[in-house]
Amino acid sequence: MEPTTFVLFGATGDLAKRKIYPALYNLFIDGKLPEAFTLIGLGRRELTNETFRSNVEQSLRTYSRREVQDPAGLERFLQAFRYNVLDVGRIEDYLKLLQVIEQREQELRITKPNRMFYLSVGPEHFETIAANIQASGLGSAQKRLVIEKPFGYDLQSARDLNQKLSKAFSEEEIFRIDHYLGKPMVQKLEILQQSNPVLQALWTNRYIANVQITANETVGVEERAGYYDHVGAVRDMFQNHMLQLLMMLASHLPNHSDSEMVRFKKKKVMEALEPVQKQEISASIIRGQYKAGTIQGKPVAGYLDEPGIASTSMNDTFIAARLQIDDYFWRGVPFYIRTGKRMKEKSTRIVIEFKEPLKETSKDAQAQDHTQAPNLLVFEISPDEGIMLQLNTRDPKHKGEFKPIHIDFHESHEDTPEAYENLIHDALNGDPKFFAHWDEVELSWQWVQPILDAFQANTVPLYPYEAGTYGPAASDALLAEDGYHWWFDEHAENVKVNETQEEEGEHYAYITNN
Ligand SMILES: NC(=O)C1=CN([C@@H]2O[C@H](COP(=O)(O)OP(=O)(O)OC[C@H]3O[C@@H](n4cnc5c(N)ncnc54)[C@H](OP(=O)(O)O)[C@@H]3O)[C@@H](O)[C@H]2O)C=CC1
Ligand SMILES: O=C1O[C@H](COP(=O)(O)O)[C@@H](O)[C@H](O)[C@H]1O
Repeated sequence: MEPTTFVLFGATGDLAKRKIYPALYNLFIDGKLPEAFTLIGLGRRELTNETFRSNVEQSLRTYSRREVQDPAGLERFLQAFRYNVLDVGRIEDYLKLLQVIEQREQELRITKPNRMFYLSVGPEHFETIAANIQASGLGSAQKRLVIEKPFGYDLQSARDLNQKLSKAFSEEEIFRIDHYLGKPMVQKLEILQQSNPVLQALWTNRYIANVQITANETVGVEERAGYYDHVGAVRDMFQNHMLQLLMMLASHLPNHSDSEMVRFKKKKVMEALEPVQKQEISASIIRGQYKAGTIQGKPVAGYLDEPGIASTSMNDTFIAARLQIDDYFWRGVPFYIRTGKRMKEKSTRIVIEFKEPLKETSKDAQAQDHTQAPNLLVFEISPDEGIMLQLNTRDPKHKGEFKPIHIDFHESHEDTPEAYENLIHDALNGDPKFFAHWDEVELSWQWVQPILDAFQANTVPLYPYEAGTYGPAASDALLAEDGYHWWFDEHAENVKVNETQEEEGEHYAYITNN
């Protein structure tokens, strides 16, 4: 791997502490960092190198998925870390930084400097930093820019930001992080489809009835009122993570697709997404806001009573949507997407519900047996990772009725890399496959913009929902209108089927989902 100087803006911040340092440490343990690697942490706080390293060590001990056990290894890792004071608006700080970096590159005898600028700071600083990197000469080497979300606040601001960044960095040099693209199961979607003809063959409206993409969280607004009350679930999760999941799932990838092909296919999906018409928004978009309730036996406050939230806030903490992709493969298949805070459980999953040809075509009474369950293919993304296939067979104990069986695959958590490990590793290698290309970002904002406008104008109802539930009833009604229901919600029909099975002493981890 190329020698790299990792220049971290926001080195004293929360994201660096919780995600970036542990990810780098795990890459180091796995031998996935370049031989010649230096991290230069930046912030306004005055820290010595020693204090900085001690803070990094503390973060590893608190947040790393692996225990820190080898003192010599830890020491070697920390020796790569240095700290510099820098205020993003002060050009003289960048000039000093350039000297420090050049000196380090000379020490390591690096003839072809390679600098990775990671912006783990608020988005209000992105433009200034990019401009100062260019003006100071820091950017006159091979370079990459890794940029955290949010990328814009709406379509226009995202375009403005992109235009400003592109004065200092080319599209090939910009790595926009969407950490859902770093989740191991999301990364596997591509390879599962490409290398399994059985899935490739089924990936069409001929066999698929609907697709459900869920990202439910139990946490509320936490300490982020200032940010969250401004953006809501639609900007925080839907415009980026949820639409990226949709793109990853719906792309038809030829074998051996490279990053260019993946991005091309994702863009095609976004281009084929039917625009949601202003007058139809209420029919296909449900927004909600949590009220007080109980989660895992503990009472929790309603959104309007959270610290920092105005009692009149109309912000969305839940969104569900019905989307249609108007192309040869997906025409007529509804994609249901939902995400919310203070839901009953933490779960991110994609459920593919297959059509039921037996039920649709056969007059045979047994084939019409209501105990027949649709075939499902489930990708569990987090917190558990796995794939489940639901098939039907006959149960000789119950007069040959249909009986769903489940084929499960689970990945052990301990050996699974965190999203940030995957993404930082890819960025170090210059592999853009699992980063959001500008075309996708722009198309996502474009699709979401009428919804933002409708929320702003309050032309869409804001449904309250009790914390600790699966969101407002309107979200269930969205699917019920089409004859479907959300799979794996406890109140859903499938759980009743499962209860019967459990009485018989059988255990289906994915179906009970408790
Ligand atoms: N925290 C998280 O879980 C996630 C965060 N993000 C995004 O990552 C970015 C960072 O978030 P987070 O770490 O939580 O934020 P924090 O507020 O915890 O940290 C902000 C960092 O920016 C630095 N900073 C602020 N102002 C300046 C300045 N004028 N000059 C130089 N440095 C400055 C601070 O250093 P100092 O005070 O020393 O100057 C600090 O290191 C944001 O864009 C956020 O949206 C994205 C996903 C998740
Ligand atoms: O980007 C964000 O994601 C988290 C949820 O991430 P997950 O990996 O835990 O599913 C969300 O809590 C946060 O509000 C949002 O900014």
